[in-house]
Amino acid sequence: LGRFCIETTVELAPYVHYMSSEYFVEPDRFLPERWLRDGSALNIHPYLLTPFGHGPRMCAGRRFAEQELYVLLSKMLKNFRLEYSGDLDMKFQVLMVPDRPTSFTFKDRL
Ligand code: HEM
Repeated sequence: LGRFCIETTVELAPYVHYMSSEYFVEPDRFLPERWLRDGSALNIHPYLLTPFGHGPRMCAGRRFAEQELYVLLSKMLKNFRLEYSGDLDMKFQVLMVPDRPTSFTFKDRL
């Protein structure tokens, strides 16, 4: 670590990379298709997105957490239309979180 002493805490701030046009095309736009794995996605370096860490100490629950998320999201979107009205921004609290209380409406899908 160069000139840092051994007790130095080093934190990565992935948000800096996520919002950088050096790594992402139009980083401030909501473009979920940028993550498609069918070959159409933009060329994103595989180590730019490591929410579960990497290497021997990476998250032991990664696959479990991903499965839970897939099941939850698919059931939610299958059964409900989600609506949100109002302004929303983000603030930094170790993670990026909504800057105010959120209130979503779940409408039954027909
Ligand atoms: C979206 C959900 C989750 C995220 C984003 C997440 C993220 C992380 C991250 C960043 C680490 C540190 C990795 C490192 O030091 O390089 C970690 C460690 C760990 N996570 Fe998760 N995690 C999630 C869910 C879970 C779940 C559901 C479990 C258990 C069922 C779990 C169990 C663990 C364990 C045991 C470690 C410590 C691994 C070690 O130090 O050897 N995590 N997680």
